[in-house]
Amino acid sequence: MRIITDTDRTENLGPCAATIGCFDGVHRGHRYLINQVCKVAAERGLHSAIVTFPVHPRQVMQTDYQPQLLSCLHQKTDLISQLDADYCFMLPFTRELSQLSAREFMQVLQKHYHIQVLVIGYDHRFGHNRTEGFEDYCRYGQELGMEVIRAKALVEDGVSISSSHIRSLLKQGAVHEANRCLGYEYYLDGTVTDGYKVGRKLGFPTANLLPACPEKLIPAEGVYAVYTYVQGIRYAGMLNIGHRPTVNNGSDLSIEVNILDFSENIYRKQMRIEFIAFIRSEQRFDSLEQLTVQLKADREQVRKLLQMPVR
Ligand SMILES: Cc1cc2nc3c(=O)[nH]c(=O)nc-3n(C[C@H](O)[C@H](O)[C@H](O)COP(=O)(O)O)c2cc1C
Ligand SMILES: Nc1ncnc2c1ncn2[C@@H]1O[C@H](COP(=O)(O)OP(=O)(O)O)[C@@H](O)[C@H]1O
Repeated sequence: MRIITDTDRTENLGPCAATIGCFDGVHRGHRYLINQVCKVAAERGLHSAIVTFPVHPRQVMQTDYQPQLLSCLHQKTDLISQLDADYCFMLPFTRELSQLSAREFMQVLQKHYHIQVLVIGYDHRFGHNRTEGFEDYCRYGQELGMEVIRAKALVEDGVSISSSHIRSLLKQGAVHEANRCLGYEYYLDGTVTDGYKVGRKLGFPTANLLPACPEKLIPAEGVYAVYTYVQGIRYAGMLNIGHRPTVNNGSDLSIEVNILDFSENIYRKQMRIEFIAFIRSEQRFDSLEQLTVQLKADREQVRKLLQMPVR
């Protein structure tokens, strides 16, 4: 896989079969589509390619748009680079590009990126205002000498796997189902920051996460079984996303993990949190003692869920 950006030359690249999309999250539906592209490319003796954008098109069109992404750019690039396709074209989504009609955009793909076959996602639309549809793309393809194919969707339990479906699962806390659609565990990366130093007094110190990518979707508030990666080592953990109503620490949303069987100082260290299962909603307890009783029960549940020996 070669990642090709706008500063790379494209004249010497071979002809391709390609698909276009945002590929946010690079989930199993995306991989199913890209496998279809690779198959079509192999049948026709072409290279296989993905055309995507480093910035979500809606962020360009609507400057106040607050995306809730499944993957930030370097995560998306990382996930894409593990795929089988030969090239990934990262096209800067500029205002000028957004003004192109579907036909004009197809011409750009043909001229600059040598795309001879376009495999279009089952519901994908492109071009100014996205007013046209698959039949129009086929007609332009005939006029331009470009083959246009509609890809099949990956459907499970009657639902097509899509980024918006996964976002809605994460917003409901359904991380297990979201992970099944993603094909990997949803994660947040960030730095460990200071909290209010209450955790250690309860016997449950918590590492507070400051997310590295503010645009990345934070799953629903509540308590989760997670894996935590610190300096390349994986630990089991229990994570709370919420407002800590028992200690009443203001309105800030906190993302904090108690790492099981761990006692190091990790302030300012990088940490990755991988979501495994939702345990319960955040609650307001009448006392810190009651919260501590609940935290002990949560810890036992995490041990069971992550199949760890009971201590
Ligand atoms: C697994 C877990 C579950 C938690 N559940 C709740 C809860 O239900 N209600 C609540 O008020 N705080 C909850 N908390 C937050 C604690 O109140 C918090 O860890 C404590 O305030 C320590 O904060 P500090 O890191 O700022 O010292 C939970 C924390 C963890 C790690
Ligand atoms: N088991 C653990 N899980 C999480 N953090 C731990 C653990 N043991 C020690 N720590 C350290 O303690 C800090 C958390 O202590 P805590 O009293 O909750 O303070 P804070 O309010 O600053 O988060 C973490 O940031 C980390 O450096």
